[in-house]
Amino acid sequence: MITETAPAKINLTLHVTGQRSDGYHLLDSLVVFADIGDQITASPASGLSLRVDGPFAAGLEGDDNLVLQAARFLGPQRKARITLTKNLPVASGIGGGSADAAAALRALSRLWDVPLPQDVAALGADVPACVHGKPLRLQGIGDRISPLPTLPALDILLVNPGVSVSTPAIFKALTQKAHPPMPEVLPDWPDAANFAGWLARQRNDLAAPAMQLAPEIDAVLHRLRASNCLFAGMSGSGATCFALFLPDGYSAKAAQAQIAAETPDWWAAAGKVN
Ligand SMILES: C[C@@](CO)(OP(=O)(O)O)[C@H](O)COP(=O)(O)OP(=O)(O)OC[C@H]1O[C@@H](n2ccc(N)nc2=O)[C@H](O)[C@@H]1O
Ligand SMILES: Nc1ncnc2c1ncn2[C@@H]1O[C@H](COP(=O)(O)OP(=O)(O)O)[C@@H](O)[C@H]1O
Repeated sequence: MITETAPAKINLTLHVTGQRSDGYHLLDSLVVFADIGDQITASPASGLSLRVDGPFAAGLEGDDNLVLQAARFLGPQRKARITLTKNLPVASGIGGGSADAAAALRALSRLWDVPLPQDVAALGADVPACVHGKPLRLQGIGDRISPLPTLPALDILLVNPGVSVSTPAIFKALTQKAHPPMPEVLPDWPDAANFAGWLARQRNDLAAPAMQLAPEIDAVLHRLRASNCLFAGMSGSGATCFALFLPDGYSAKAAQAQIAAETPDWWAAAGKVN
């Protein structure tokens, strides 16, 4: 049996710089991954099947699950028994489905001994980034990936107010489509505090429309900013927000425990930035 993790994707910045004639938006985003995620297992079988368990499994066992789409994309007609343990909230701006698709591609390429395809964008705009799986700058509609040098070490806390947010609805609600990109050459951040200070001068252009559709996001950001984090923002199209902490292995977990006690309806998970 082969096991692969599907780490949460976090957009530390998300600049929407334009819109193509097919409606897809041009992005400029700094993306990292966390050691918080879903898990995929794959083993030999006489058919192709998917079982989903875990806290956010509800409603995901359909044929349109991105894991099954990835399996058919990699090996039409091939067979495997796949399980997905769904720990990440669904439709929450941390690319859970895309991360699952990327983990399924990795697991099945090992099981079936076939190479990973070069171009996986047909599975979703975030899938190329999730296949890369390390800090990156994402441009185009998500298809242009530039690896980033090692970032300062950071701990991270992810918090979702229990509201699912539709990515297409947020893009649709975005009124101004052309915002400035990040600087062409990104700085060489010497430490976590300097990196956090730089992030505070960047943007997530989807935050305003997301907050209009899901006002709970504002409460999450306020709560995170009241912790001793270095920086807090919203990931992707929301509603999950992140807070970055010094990598002491303690502060992010302490904030998570406090938030879980105060607002048990919110999902909160602490870990490291990978
Ligand atoms: C916004 C981002 C930022 O990383 O993340 P999430 O909030 O989904 O996590 C991604 O671009 C989401 O990627 P992904 O969720 O794979 O998107 P897709 O399934 O390909 O597209 C869903 C819908 O989002 C819109 N879309 C997506 C990507 C893009 N560059 N422009 C768009 O306009 C389109 O309306 C599209 O039909
Ligand atoms: N394995 C999967 N995990 C989560 N969502 C999935 C999966 N497969 C298909 N989906 C569908 O994809 C949509 C987007 O989910 P998700 O990838 O979690 O969003 P986001 O990228 O905003 O975090 C959901 O509405 C869900 O129905």
